[in-house]
Amino acid sequence: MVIKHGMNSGFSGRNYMLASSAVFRRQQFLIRSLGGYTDHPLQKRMQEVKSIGGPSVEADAENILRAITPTLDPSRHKGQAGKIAVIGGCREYTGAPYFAAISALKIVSSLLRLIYIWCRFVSCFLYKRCCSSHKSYSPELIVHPILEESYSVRDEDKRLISGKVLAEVHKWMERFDCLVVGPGLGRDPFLLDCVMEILKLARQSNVPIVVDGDGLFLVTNSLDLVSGYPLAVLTPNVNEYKRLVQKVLGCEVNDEDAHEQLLFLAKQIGGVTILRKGKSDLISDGDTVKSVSIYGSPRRCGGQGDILSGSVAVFVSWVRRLILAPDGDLNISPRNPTVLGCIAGSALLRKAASIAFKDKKRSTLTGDIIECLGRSLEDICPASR
Ligand SMILES: NC(=O)C1=CN([C@@H]2O[C@H](COP(=O)(O)OP(=O)(O)OC[C@H]3O[C@@H](n4cnc5c(N)ncnc54)[C@H](OP(=O)(O)O)[C@@H]3O)[C@@H](O)[C@H]2O)[C@@H](O)CC1
Ligand SMILES: Nc1ncnc2c1ncn2[C@@H]1O[C@H](COP(=O)(O)OP(=O)(O)OP(=O)(O)O)[C@@H](O)[C@H]1O
Ligand SMILES: [Mg+2]
Repeated sequence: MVIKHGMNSGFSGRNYMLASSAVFRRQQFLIRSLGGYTDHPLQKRMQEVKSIGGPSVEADAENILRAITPTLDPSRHKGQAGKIAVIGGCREYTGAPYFAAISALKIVSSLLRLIYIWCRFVSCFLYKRCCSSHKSYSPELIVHPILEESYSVRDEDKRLISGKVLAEVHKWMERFDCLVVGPGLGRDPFLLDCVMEILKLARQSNVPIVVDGDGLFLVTNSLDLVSGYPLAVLTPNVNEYKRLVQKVLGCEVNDEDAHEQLLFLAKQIGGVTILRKGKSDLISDGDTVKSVSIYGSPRRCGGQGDILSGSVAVFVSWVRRLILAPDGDLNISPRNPTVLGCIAGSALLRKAASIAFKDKKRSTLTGDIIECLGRSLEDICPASR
C-alpha cells in the first residue's frame, strides 16, 4: 500500500476532519519520515512501535526520585552508595567533566567518594595544568589523566598508548556502577578511538553508560557501540538529537510528533534509553515515553547538561542496586532502571535550576545550580525521612 502525498485538491469535509485528527498527523509524520511508502521496513517498524507505545504521560518524577534515593544509613561505609566514572575533558573543555563529576558527588553526599575523571593532556605542561585545575576545582575528585590526543602522540606510538589507556581503565571497570562518557571530550580521532574501546569494555562488563556531549558525536557515527545495549542512556541536546535523528531515521526532527519520533528512534537503536533535553525533557526506551516538565530555569547557561549526565548516572546506579538486591523489588512504574534514572536526574536538575534562578536571576551560572542540588534533593526527599 502507498500513502498518497497530495490531499490538496478536492479537500472534502471528511478529509478536513481527518486532517485535524491525530491519525492524519501520524500519517503525515510517516510520509515525511520515510518518503511515503508503507512497505518501507522502517515504516513497518514505526507502525509496530506505535501500536505498543501507548500514550505518553508526564512522569511522577518526584515520587520516583523518592522511591529510588537510599536513606542515609549510618551503618554504610564509603563507596557503598555507588562509584561513578566520568570519561571526558580535553584541552578546551575542562569544565564539562568537572560539572558532571561534582554533581554526582554532591547528590550522593558523603556516601560516594570515588569519582574518576579521565581527561587527556597534551604534554607534561598541560598535564600538570589540567590535572591541577581539576584538583583545585575539588580535591575530592579522583583524577586519572590518561587520555591523549593525536597531535601529542606519534603514529607509531598510538597502539601502545591506547593499549595502556585501556589497561588502566580495565583495572577499574568492574568496580564502577555507571560511566558517564563524553562531557567535554572533544572530537580528536585518536582520543575517540580510545573511548570507543572503553565503551566496548563497559558493555562487556555490563556497566551502565550515560553518553553525553562528544560521546554522542562518537556514538552517532558508530551506533553499534550502544545499539541493543539496554544499559545505555543517550542524553542529546537539540543539536545532538538532530544529528541522531538524521543518522538513524534519515529524516529531520519532527516536533509535532516528538513523542512518537523519540519512541521510534529508541526502538531503532535497539531499546537504548534516550533523554531528549529541552523545554520538557522527553525520555524513551522504545517501549514507553515519559516527560519531565517540572519548572526549571529560563536561563540557558552552558553546563546544565553536564549536571544532568552526572545526576542520571547516580540515579541509574541506585535503581540498579535496588533491583539487584536480594529482596529488591521496586513497585513503581515505569520499570526500566535507565528510564527511572533519567526521570529522577531530570527532576533533580530542573528543580535545582529553578531554585538557583530564584536567587541569581539572569546571572545564574552552572556553579550556582550545582550549589542547589542538595536543596533540590532535600525538598523532594528529606535526609531525615
Ligand atoms: N565549560 C565547559 O567546559 C563546557 C563544555 N561543554 C562541552 O562542549 C562540547 C560541545 O558541546 P555543545 O553543547 O556546545 O555542542 P553542540 O550543541 O552539539 O554544538 C554546538 C555547535 O558547535 C559545533 N561543534 C561542537 N563541537 C565541535 C568541534 N569539536 N568541532 C567543530 N564544531 C563543533 C557543532 O557543530 P556540528 O556538530 O553541528 O557540526 C554545533 O554547531 C561538548 O563536549 C560539551 O560537553 C558543554 O558541556 C558546556 C560546558
Ligand atoms: N527550553 C528549556 N526550558 C527549560 N529547561 C530546559 C530548556 N532546554 C533545556 N532545559 C533543561 O536544561 C537541561 C540541559 O539541557 P541543554 O539543552 O542545555 O543541554 P546541553 O546543551 O547538553 O548542556 P551543556 O551546556 O551542559 O552541554 C535539560 O535537562 C533541561 O531540563
Ligand atoms: Mg551537552
